[in-house]
Amino acid sequence: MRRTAPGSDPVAMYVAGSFRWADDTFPLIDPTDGAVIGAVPEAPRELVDEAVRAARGALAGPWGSMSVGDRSAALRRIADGIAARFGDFVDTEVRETGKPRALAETMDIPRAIDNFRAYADLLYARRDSTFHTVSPQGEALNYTVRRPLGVVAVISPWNLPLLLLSWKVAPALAAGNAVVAKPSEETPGTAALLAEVIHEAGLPPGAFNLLHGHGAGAAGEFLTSHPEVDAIAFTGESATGSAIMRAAADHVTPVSFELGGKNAALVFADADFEAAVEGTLRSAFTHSGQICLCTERVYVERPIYDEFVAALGERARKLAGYGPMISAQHRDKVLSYYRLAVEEGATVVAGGGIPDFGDDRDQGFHVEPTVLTGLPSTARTVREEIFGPVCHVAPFDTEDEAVRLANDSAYGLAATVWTTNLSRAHRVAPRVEAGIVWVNCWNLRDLRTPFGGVKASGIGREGGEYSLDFFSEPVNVCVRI
Ligand SMILES: O=C(O)C(=O)/C=C/C=C/O
Repeated sequence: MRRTAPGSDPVAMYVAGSFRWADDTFPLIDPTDGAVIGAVPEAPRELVDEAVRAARGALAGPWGSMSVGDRSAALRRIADGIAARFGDFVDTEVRETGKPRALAETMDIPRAIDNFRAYADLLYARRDSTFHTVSPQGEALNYTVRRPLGVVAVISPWNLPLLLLSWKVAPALAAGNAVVAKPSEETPGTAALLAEVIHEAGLPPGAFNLLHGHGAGAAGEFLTSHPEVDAIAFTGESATGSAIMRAAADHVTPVSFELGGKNAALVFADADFEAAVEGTLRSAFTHSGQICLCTERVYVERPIYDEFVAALGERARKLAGYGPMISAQHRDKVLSYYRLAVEEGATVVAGGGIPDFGDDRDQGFHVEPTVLTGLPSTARTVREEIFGPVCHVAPFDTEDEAVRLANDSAYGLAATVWTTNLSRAHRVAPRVEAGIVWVNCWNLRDLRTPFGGVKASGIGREGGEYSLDFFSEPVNVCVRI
């Protein structure tokens, strides 16, 4: 069985239990130095069709009749398989995203293992409801059983490739669905390693299928518009989400979307200053701002505004070892916003350009961590998602103004609130129009909690029972006694 070595061989696809390639390939680029590190197959439409048929076949076969206990055990074997090849997964994730190794070692790969283990547990512990009904129509027993949706399409992004692929694949498989996954064309490698792990874990052919390729007019679109796909789970840009939703409308296909964001941080004067500065440095610049949860808008209560801007700017200037943008195209997009910010009248407190490392990273796609001030809420720089290492800092005077500023956005995924006033924390957090509000922390995750955004940031929630609810259909059975 072919092993996908980190960043060297052509990256495999996986359909109906066997590894596949395609004649049509495109280059895989290392964003740290721009080097070509592999070839990625572009799945033709007929392979997409075969994968969907294989998934349907698995549901009619041993996968579809597998017990909860056996499915839970299978998820555990996948988690153990990832753990056993931890180094391969880290090497591949780092090589294809350019993210700091420490981030892949402490977040991306451990979370993928946790995702499969969490859903092995949640599946096994899942309760269903039963009601003993006494009514004028007679006495009955009402109970709920759950059926999988069927063939689930998973489209996952390039920023947290394995974390976000497994965040959908684990609950989809836990609920008994068969999966056809299409990761971002930028980062196929850890998905291919996952296919090897799933193959070794002995899941029946067709339970999990993996395709590579581009989105529009290619494998991604062929998959999400496929009439035999029963549900679509997608993480990525809001505009792509809209396009997928339009395609899904023709077959009324249910969708679960985790989309873009323009996340706000609210820093009150009574905050632990050091914690708020360090926390906002992390939430704005982790993975060079390429996480949907990252902060791009910071609002600081006026008494500490100047001191906060100076501290954040100084630490942003000192940031080292940060990774590149995922591609030259994304780097150019982020730089275009750096130019736009200045055109809109921003003051550049830190960064604003391209670092000069004096080594082969200068052939990569790095941009400087950037802190901006001086723009009105109407500025495009403050309203549009940039998805890079950049945040804009503005002052506020009252709690109500802080909430109004935070909510003045088309997005609503995550927010942070920094205050040592307990009453204020519990007053403000629920008023912020976001799916997740962190108080005196950021990206502290419990996989049982609801995860997702409001407004243009998404549809539905992932995590805990929320994912299992999306990936299954409850059936109420009413038996007259
Ligand atoms: O932490 C999670 O569960 C998650 O889904 C993170 C998403 C980040 C998107 O960029």
